[in-house]
Amino acid sequence: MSFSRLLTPRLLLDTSAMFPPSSSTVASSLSRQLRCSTRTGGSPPPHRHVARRVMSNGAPAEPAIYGGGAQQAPSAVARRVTLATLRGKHRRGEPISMVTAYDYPSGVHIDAAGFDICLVGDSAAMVAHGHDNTLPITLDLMIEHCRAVARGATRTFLVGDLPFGTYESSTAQAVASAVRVMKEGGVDSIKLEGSTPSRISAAKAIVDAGIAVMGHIGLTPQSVSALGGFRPQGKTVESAVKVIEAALALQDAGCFAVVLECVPAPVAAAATSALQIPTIGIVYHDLLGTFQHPLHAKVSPKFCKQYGNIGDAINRALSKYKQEVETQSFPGPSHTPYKLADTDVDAFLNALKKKGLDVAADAAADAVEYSEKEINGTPQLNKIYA
Ligand SMILES: Nc1nc(=O)c2c([nH]1)NC[C@@H]1CN(c3ccc(C(=O)N[C@@H](CCC(=O)O)C(=O)O)cc3)CN21
Ligand SMILES: CC(C)C(=O)C(=O)O
Repeated sequence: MSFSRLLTPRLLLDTSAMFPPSSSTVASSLSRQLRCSTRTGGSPPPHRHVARRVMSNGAPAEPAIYGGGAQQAPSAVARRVTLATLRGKHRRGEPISMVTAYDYPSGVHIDAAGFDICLVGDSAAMVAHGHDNTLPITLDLMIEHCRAVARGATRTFLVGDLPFGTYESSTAQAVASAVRVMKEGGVDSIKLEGSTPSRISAAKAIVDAGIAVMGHIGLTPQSVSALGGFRPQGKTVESAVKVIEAALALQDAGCFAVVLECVPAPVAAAATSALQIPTIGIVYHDLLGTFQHPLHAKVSPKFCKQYGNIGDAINRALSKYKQEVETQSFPGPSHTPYKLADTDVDAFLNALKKKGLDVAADAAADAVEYSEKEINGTPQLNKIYA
């Protein structure tokens, strides 16, 4: 989900509890939320390196290739977002920004943009794996997504989703799954869907185990079978009251925040006002406009607002690349920086000929000539890298 739901008449995923209950209308919250998430001056904060997260899967520590090995001066280290940070923001009535991510690059982007929370959602099943709903994703796969995001987002507060089938049977099962997502996924908290008594017990047990829990009510996609589709919730008096009761029950269970998805604005506003914990909103790919293709229409909910046209940009870049491959204008000399030493070229050609590979030797000789060409008077890479 994108933040767009905040602007629609039917509020779909509410962030208004990020403000003091009386302070804002839902419709005005988006611009403030975005202003806040980019901090001062409207531009994102610089991406500063924060020490890597701890992930345990028995594997040896990985060398930091992209993150850089050098320790940074303490002044250059950004503060990691913690539950205390989030509580402080909520107390002060400051908006809290949250968005989904499933992989390392989006984790890096979200960290750099200065988001408060990143949800590694089980929507990955649909968005990243092409399933029709969120049910098929496994705990192991969710953990891999968490690990990838955690490598990229070192500052943002991370929430890992508990997949369908990993927490419903017993509180012991719920705690065991939550512990795995925390230990192996390297996230800061977990999210689970629903508010039936067994889900409330699960949330409580996980909180008791020392793990921060985010609740999720309204439309709970893992219940798509029982709900009969990705249907808006809280549209009758009875169902609307249930949403409020569910929100309160999750708060009582110790949840630090609640996702309120696909409910009418007045229901969201009432829940937000009744709660002392924040209600939150979100999906990266929806807000970036990744799903331009008609085949993706089923993935992006109809309430989303697009803040970018990344899908078009991807299509354009892919078409151009394909065309350059087909017309053989890529790769050119400047994209083949690897070079045989001049003194080795003849020996290589002779070795090929000795093996009877004369045609291959000719091709190699042509390639040497091509890579030594100058383009617009600029020596190409094999000279530069010599
Ligand atoms: N990309 C993406 N964004 C999401 O927000 C998202 C996912 N994927 N996957 C998991 C769930 C599924 N979500 C959805 C998907 C569709 C609608 C939607 O358009 N519902 C219609 C009603 C459809 C019906 O009645 O069957 C609506 O009127 O809101 C809502 C939430 C939200 N979540
Ligand atoms: C849509 C959000 C709330 C979610 O649960 C997910 O991304 O899986």
